[in-house]
Formats: sequence, structure tokens, C-alpha cells
Amino acid sequence: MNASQENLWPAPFASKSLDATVVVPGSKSLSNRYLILAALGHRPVRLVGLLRSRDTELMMDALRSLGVRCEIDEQVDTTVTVVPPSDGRFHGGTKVFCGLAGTVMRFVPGLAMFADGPVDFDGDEQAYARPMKPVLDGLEQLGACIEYHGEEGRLPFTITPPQTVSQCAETSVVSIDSSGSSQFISGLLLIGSRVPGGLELHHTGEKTPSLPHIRMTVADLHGSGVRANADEHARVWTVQPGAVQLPETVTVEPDLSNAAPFLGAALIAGGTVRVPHWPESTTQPGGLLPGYLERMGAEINFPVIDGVRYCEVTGDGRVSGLGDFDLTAAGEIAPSLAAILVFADAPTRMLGIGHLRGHETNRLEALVNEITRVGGDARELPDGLEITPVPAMNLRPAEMETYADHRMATFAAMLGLKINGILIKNIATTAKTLPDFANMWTSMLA
Ligand SMILES: O=C(O)C1=C[C@@H](OP(=O)(O)O)[C@@H](O)[C@H](O)C1
Ligand SMILES: C=C(OP(=O)(O)O)C(=O)O
Repeated sequence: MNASQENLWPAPFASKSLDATVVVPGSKSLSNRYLILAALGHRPVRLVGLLRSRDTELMMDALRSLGVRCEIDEQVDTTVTVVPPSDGRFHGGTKVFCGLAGTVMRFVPGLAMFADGPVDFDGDEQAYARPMKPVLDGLEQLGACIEYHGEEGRLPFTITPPQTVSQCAETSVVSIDSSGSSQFISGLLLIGSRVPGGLELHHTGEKTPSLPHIRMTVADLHGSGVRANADEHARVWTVQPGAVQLPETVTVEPDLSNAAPFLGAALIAGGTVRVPHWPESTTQPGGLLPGYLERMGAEINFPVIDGVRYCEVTGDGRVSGLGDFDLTAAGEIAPSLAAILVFADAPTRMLGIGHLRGHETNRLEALVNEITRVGGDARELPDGLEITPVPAMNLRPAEMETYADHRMATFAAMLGLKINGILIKNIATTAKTLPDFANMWTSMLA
């Protein structure tokens, strides 16, 4: 059998330094938040530049089954108009399929609180391993009834909403441990203003991963006219009761985390890669990426050409190891940074990312497996990953596993820039957030 019959994608090798501009589609995190917030409103909202990928299709299908219309523009398929149910009540007696999407499995259950009957939730079998309990405990504290059909605290489950969501004017106080994922907090905050009396959410855990993603949720609530407040030090978030309404048209920023493999390629292969429409300020954790790449030795510029702001990353093929490197804020980009650090001049311990064991796959274990597979040196730490560079001559090509994880696939492609002959299993798994990845990657190298 040849490579294509075995569903193996030959990762292109970088035989010369790069000079490329890569247009990255809309942010997954912003797209799926805007879809939820638009569904909670009372007037239609037009979303421009929406990501069209497996995770956003799953979100739109979930909303449709709850009675929300998501109308795709016939000319531009990244423009989508969301029309909430006319009486604001979601349809119950329905099923939601979450695939492997954290934003669907942790954000849509909140909507089921306001459905007119029970809602069944299921997902990919691999999603059964992802933690769900804190967000569902939170909904239970608000009066929902959760019935687990498999293991307690995991998919699949049914949410039966309270007959009437408590009408008392007192604020509902909810306590959960969100150290396993920031999405538990975000999922509850998104519906907080629909809770009569509002929501006071306490996070009881010691650590708060992906704080920028929680700040993104709060900022998007503000952008929907909701009064929300964060006391991050005390780990308490409050949302005032009131209407949710995004503006008539909302434009989605490019996905800065999905820019990471491309911009990181400039460090690995040398040369320059630019991503246009880089926002001046952003709530995306990917906004931290240029600073991280600079610490690894890249030159970073933000030129404005014909009114468009670019992030431009230039590398000379050398990568600085970072020693102890706290990545609590942006664990999502750990696989991309790990690929760069395999080629560094000194070890790096990426810390604060123990919760990556509950991502699409156990990413810490997967990264150790795949770095070891090509002859590199990595080991799991209780709260992260240590990567120790090895001489380039020790690195060898291999058939890389991707674990149905889009970021493990792009990680393997990054290694392939400098390890000639890497074959990647199931590159199509990048469809979770970047369906055109293989073409984009090949064009970057052309
Ligand atoms: O809220 C979001 O949009 C996300 C939050 C983060 O989740 P964790 O806090 O579980 O890492 C991130 O990794 C994920 O890709 C998207
Ligand atoms: C962790 C991720 O996704 P999810 O939204 O499914 O949690 C990710 O995209 O890196």
C-alpha cells in the first residue's frame, strides 16, 4: 500500500527558508461564543468571518436542534445570520451532538436550562474521556436535573431543565472547581444574565487555566450589553440579570492560536511568515504568541500594509530554549510551541498545563509519544512537559499518530519542516478548527 492508501500525509520538508503570507480563518473560541450569545438574544445577529469547521458546524447544528436558525449567506459562507427563537425559549425533547468540541459540550448545556423539555447530549466516543462534571454541577445548583448514561460526570447525559428557573430575585450562588478547564466557568457565565437574580460564580480550585479565555467570555458578555464582573484574585465572577444582545453585525477576528503553526514555522525553517488582520488588541490567548516567539529568538514586526495590520515573524533557524516557561494562560498553543522547542538550543519545561490531559486527547502523553517517536527527548511533569533538545542527527522520520487531535496533526507537520520524510496519519483531523490546513501548509512552502 502507498502512503495515500494508508491515509498517510507526507509532511512537506522545508528545503529553503520561508517567505509566505498565510490568511488564517476566524477564531473558534470567538465564533462559538458569538453563536451562543446571538442565540440568547432577541434580534437576529449577522456574524462575519465566522470559522467554518467541524467545531462551529457542531455548534450551529446544536443551536438548530434547540430551535435557533443559523442562516448561511449564499455568496459568502463565512457570513452567518443567527435568528433566536421568537419567544426566547429553546426547544427541548431534542439531541445535541458535541463531537469532540469542548466549546459545544461545555457551552450548550447552559442553554438547555431554558429549553421546554429535556435535552440529550452525546459526542464522539473519545469525548467521553473529557471532563464535564463541574459545569453540570453548576447547572444542578441552578435547578437542572442531570442524568448520566455512562460514567458520572462525562458524556453522554440528559439535562432536564427546572420547570421554571427560580423566579426569586436573589442572586444564585454557584461553586465549582474549574481547575480542569476554563470552559466550565465560561459555560456558566454565558447564561448568567438569564438566571433571574443573576449569577455569582465561585471557582474553588487552586489554579485557573486559560484565564484569557474567561476574560474573552466576560468581554463578549459586555459586548452583548450584559453587566459582568470578575474578581480574579478571589476567583469570583458575577453576572447581573438582564437582556443579552450582540450588535446587528459582529466581525470575527482570525484564529490567533491557529496562526501558531504557521508563524512558528518561521522559527523552525528560518525565513519570514506573515499573518494579516492581526488585531491590535485581542482577548484571544494567541495574542501572547508573538511575545513567546520573540523569547524563542524570532524577530517580530507588525507592519501595516494598505491598511491591513500583519504579524510578521522572522527566524534564522535558531531557537532558544526557555527553561521554566509558565503556559497556564495559553495551554491551547502548547503543541505548536512544543514542536518549535524540539529544535531549541536548551531545554524547556512548559508548566501550568496539567489540564491538557483532558483536551482532545491526553496531550502531554501524546506529545511525549510523538517527540520520542522521532528520536527526540521529552517527559511528562506533574503539571507540564519537559523538552530536552537532541542533536539534529538523532532525529529521524516516522509515521506520526494524531489521536483525532487537530493540534497533534499540526504539531507533526511542524516537525516535518526539518525532519525529512515524516508521514502523518489522518491529517483530516485538522478539520476540527482548520479544514484547509494541508493546502495552507503546502502553499506556505511553495
Ligand atoms: O473557551 C474556549 O474557547 C477555550 C478554552 C480553553 O480550554 P481549557 O481551559 O480547557 O484549556 C482552550 O484550550 C480551548 O481550546 C478553547
Ligand atoms: C483544547 C482545544 O479545544 P476544545 O475547544 O475542544 O477544548 C483546542 O482547540 O486546543
